[in-house]
Amino acid sequence: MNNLHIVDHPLIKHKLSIMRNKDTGPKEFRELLNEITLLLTYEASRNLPTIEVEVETPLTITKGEMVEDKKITIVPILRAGLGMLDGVLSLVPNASVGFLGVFRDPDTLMPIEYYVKFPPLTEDHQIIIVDPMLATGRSMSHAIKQVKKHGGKHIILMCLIAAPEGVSVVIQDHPDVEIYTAALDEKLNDKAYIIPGLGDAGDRLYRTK
Ligand SMILES: O=P(O)(O)OC[C@H]1O[C@H](OP(=O)(O)OP(=O)(O)O)[C@H](O)[C@@H]1O
Ligand SMILES: O=c1cc[nH]c(=O)[nH]1
Ligand SMILES: [Mg+2]
Repeated sequence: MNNLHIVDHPLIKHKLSIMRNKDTGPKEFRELLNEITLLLTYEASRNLPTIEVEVETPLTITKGEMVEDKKITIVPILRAGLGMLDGVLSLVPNASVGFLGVFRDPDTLMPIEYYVKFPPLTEDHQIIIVDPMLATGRSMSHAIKQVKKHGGKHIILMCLIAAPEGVSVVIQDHPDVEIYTAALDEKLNDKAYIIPGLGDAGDRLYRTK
C-alpha cells in the first residue's frame, strides 16, 4: 500500500488519544482536530511543487522558493470535514475551497450527496480532500470521483482515522490518489463504525447526538 502514509508522530498520537476518549467535549475535540490537521498538512504538503522567486533581503538579492498556494484547492466533505478546513487554510491561506456535502445512509451505507460547490479545477491544481473518518471508503471514493469529474487530477486526501476496508476501497477505485492519515485502526463493526475509532466525528464536533 504505497499510497498510504500513516503520520504517527508522538504529538499526533497524544492528541488523538484525547480525541478518542468519549468524555472529551466538542470544544477540545474541535481544537485537537485543528491541531492534528496542521501536523498532517505539514507532512502531506512535503511534495508540493515550488516556484523559484527572486527575493531582495536587506543585504542582497537571492533566490527563494514559494508554493503556488493559489493553485491548491481544499475540499472538505461536509459536515465532519469542516473540522479540518481551517487547519489546512492556516498553512495555505490562498488556497481555494470546494464544498461537497455527503452523508452516509445508515441503512445502505451508500453516500448521499446533498451539496456541491467547486471552484474551477484544472489539471495543474493540487486538490486536498479532507474528512476525519475513512470507514467503508464509499464517501471518499464518491468525493474523489466528483473532484475528477470537475477537472481535478492531482488529488491527495487527509483523514484522521482510516479503517483498512476504506483504504482498500480508495486504493482500488483511485490508485492515483495519495492517502495521509493519523491512524490506521483495526476494523469496522457491524454498523460500519471504525473500531476502536472515536464514534461519529460529525456528532462529536457539533454535538448533534
Ligand atoms: O467511509 P464511509 O463509510 O463512507 O464513512 C465515512 C463518512 O461518514 C462520516 O460522515 P457522516 O455520514 O456521518 O456525515 P456527517 O459528516 O454529516 O456526520 C464521515 O465524516 C465520512 O464522511
Ligand atoms: O466510525 C465512524 C464511521 C463513519 N463515520 C464516523 O464519523 N465514524
Ligand atoms: Mg456523521
